[in-house]
Amino acid sequence: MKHAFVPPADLEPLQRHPKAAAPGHHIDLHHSTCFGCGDDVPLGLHLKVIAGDGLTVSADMPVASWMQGGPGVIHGGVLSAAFDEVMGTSPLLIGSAVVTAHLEIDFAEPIPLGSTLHFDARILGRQRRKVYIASVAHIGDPERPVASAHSIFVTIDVKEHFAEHYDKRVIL
Ligand SMILES: CCCCC/C=C\C/C=C\C/C=C\C/C=C\CCCC(=O)SCCNC(=O)CCNC(=O)[C@H](O)C(C)(C)COP(=O)(O)OP(=O)(O)OC[C@H]1O[C@@H](n2cnc3c(N)ncnc32)[C@H](O)[C@@H]1OP(=O)(O)O
Repeated sequence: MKHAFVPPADLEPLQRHPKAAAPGHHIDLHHSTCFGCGDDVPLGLHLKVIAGDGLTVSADMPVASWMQGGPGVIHGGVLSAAFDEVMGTSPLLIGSAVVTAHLEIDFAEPIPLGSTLHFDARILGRQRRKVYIASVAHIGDPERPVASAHSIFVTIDVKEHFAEHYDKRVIL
């Protein structure tokens, strides 16, 4: 797949955290009203991100009719949000909480409503607080990706980062 993103050549390699979810297990450490993964959000993506081997994760997302952008195909913003969620969850494998600083998407093919998107994501490495992550999505043929993403997530102290906004959170 064509893409313009070039990760730094000197990324620090990372190790899986000893307490990370085991391969094949759901990574379930976010919150129930998150648009990307929450069970309690009526119109959310409801993504279940599964730990893979090493520094990898995966997820499946049925492309529902409410996700439509162009006629009969997924909206690019919905696809971007799904990549954000899948990639943003993966640093839990290294024991880090992160927020998205930079996210870029390459859209290779229209993705029809009714298909199921399969996402694979991989942590590439770290540079100070920046965690570089890449992801690819297909709809049945792993050799034929329909979209890919590259991102920089920045590690945060969760309590400190959300302190100012925490009281304004919406609980459904
Ligand atoms: C208490 C309630 C808790 C509830 C949550 C619970 C748990 C959370 C735990 C785990 C999460 C689990 C799952 C997550 C699932 C999905 C994730 C979705 C993620 C999102 O959807 S999240 C929303 C969108 N996201 C934001 O809302 C971020 C807004 N933003 C900021 O909050 C700041 O902007 C921040 C923190 C990014 C940086 O700010 P900062 O002051 O801390 O640090 P600083 O600026 O020094 O940057 C440090 C290094 O990042 C480089 N850098 C910065 N920005 C860059 C850019 N755009 N491009 C390239 N590099 C960039 C700098 O160049 C420097 O690099 P260098 O080391 O080379 O100097």
